[in-house]
Amino acid sequence: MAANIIDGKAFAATVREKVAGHVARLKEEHDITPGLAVVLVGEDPASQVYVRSKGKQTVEAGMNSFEHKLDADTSEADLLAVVDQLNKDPAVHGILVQLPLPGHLNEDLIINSIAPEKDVDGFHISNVGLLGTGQKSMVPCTPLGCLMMLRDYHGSLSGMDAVVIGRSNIVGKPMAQLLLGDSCTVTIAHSRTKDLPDVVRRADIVVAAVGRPEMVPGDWIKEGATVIDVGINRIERDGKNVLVGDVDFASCAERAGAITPVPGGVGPMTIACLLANTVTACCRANGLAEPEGLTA
Ligand SMILES: Nc1nc2c(c(=O)[nH]1)N[C@@H](CN(C=O)c1ccc(C(=O)N[C@@H](CCC(=O)O)C(=O)O)cc1)CN2
Repeated sequence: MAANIIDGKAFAATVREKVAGHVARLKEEHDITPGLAVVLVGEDPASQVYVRSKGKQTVEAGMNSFEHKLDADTSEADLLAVVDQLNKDPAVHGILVQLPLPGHLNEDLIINSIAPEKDVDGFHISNVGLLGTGQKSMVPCTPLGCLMMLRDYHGSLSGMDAVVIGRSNIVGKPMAQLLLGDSCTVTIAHSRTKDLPDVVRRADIVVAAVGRPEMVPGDWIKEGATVIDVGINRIERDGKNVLVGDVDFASCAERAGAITPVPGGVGPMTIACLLANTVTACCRANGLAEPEGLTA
């Protein structure tokens, strides 16, 4: 079987278009412009690229973008002061601290200092708890993007067997919660899982989020399964730097019914969902109806 390619880049463009439509309506009908503040500490090259893209796409959608670039040796107290100022700023509806942070900063402490209603990453402990108990929350962008693509491809996910490979707080665990919320039977697999190939072979949906280049070979995939590849790994191949996912695309595409590519799959959906979360946060802050189809 040659798999259908789930085009995340194209899908992300449709999400951004919807976001821009909602932003225009918020301006026209309520004189409100959603604002997103992104905080970058240090000079990690990949983070710089992502933060630039976030700012550009925020402005393109008609929203206000506030960028705070801090030195790599910024103290925890100074970073907390920046977050506190953004928490209090009524023009800022969404706050994101780009990860990873330099080693001397306590990520949990910083994330939990963001006002939960402005936590457009959905990483604050309150949002984690709300999502885990099926209540209205801010939903982490990468898993939300995966869910949107799966719903778009399958319609209902009810009763499907899903395996999430990886148990990170930012992808694996929230992804599992979202799939459970859509009535999948969910297994979270990880480095200690026994008989991982057999566990994966049972799945109708495989979400790979381990951060290990091309770890999942095609013969682990059930014929016709849907494969969502969250991995973004830079490796050297034939003397060139290339980007690969956590699954071996060529062999998995031979067995899967549908698969996301890397690049151009999950990655672009992450930023599109960040914009969607910012509009959602802005509507909630102003007591307005939430945009349909932009959240879980
Ligand atoms: N505070 C956060 N930090 C990080 C997050 C996050 O959601 N919140 N996620 C990642 C990085 N990230 C956004 O921040 C991100 C990663 C990848 C992409 C993307 O579009 N990737 C492209 C390839 C781009 C390339 O060539 O490098 C693709 O997959 O097609 C967007 C956003 C970690 N930090």
